[in-house]
Amino acid sequence: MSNILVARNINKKVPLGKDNELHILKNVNLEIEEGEFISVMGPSGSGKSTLLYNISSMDRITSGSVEFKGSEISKRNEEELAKMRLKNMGFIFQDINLLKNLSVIDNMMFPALVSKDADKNAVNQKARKLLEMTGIEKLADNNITQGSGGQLQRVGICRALINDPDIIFGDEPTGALDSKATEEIMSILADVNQNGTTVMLVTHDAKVAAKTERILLMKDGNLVAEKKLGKYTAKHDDIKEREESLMKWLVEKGF
Ligand SMILES: Nc1ncnc2c1ncn2[C@@H]1O[C@H](COP(=O)(O)OP(=O)(O)OP(=O)(O)O)[C@@H](O)[C@H]1O
Repeated sequence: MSNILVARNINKKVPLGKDNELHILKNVNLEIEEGEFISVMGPSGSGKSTLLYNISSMDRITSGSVEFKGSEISKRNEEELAKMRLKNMGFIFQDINLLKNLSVIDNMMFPALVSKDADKNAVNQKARKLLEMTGIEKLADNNITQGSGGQLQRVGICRALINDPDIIFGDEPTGALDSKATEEIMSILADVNQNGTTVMLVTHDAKVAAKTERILLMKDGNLVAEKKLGKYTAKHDDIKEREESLMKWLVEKGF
């Protein structure tokens, strides 16, 4: 397998006042293989979200390099980066950021219709297939305000998948959901990953991380350790063991 994303010695500094700066990411190195399912854990303020936004080009690194699909992206201009994100990357957030005056299906189709030559019928069919895959096809024409948190996050996942991205980045996508909805979202993400899409999540929830293949631990702007649990599939009945082994590891690592 080849790497889909390689970050080398990345640093992120933000100005603090006139003569000061905050050094958030400190010489971080990271390789993500195509098809991996990764999560990032670590204390609040350790830099997890900053890492996700900087490697996905939503934000700019201060120094270092980020290669995506074999080419350096950190020096590209905003327009090129926006195109790349739209075509190759999907994003899901804790706050789902759906447009309130649009229906479920129109929200989903939005990123696919940005391109001038998009075929609206084909996009509509694809959107309906994704809604079916995530079990919310009946909501297609409802107003977005009518869904529950779990249903809306499914819409968020469908929207992230509409352009067939190579990688999905999730910043606490289950952070606002109850445990049942969290399990359902994780099962959808596992299917998405099973179909070949790389997935990287930031999470505080060890139950979420236990369903991912590799867990990175971040502390004070550094990636300090990683734990490989291997692929999880719903057929496995070892989730308790995975959770226990992850918890033990987190305690050993002082988190
Ligand atoms: N643009 C910014 N300006 C100033 N400080 C920032 C900026 N972005 C992030 N920070 C600070 O950098 C640190 C890391 O933030 P980040 O959100 O990446 O942490 P995190 O590990 O994701 O935290 P949490 O788990 O609480 O979401 C925090 O102290 C945050 O306040």
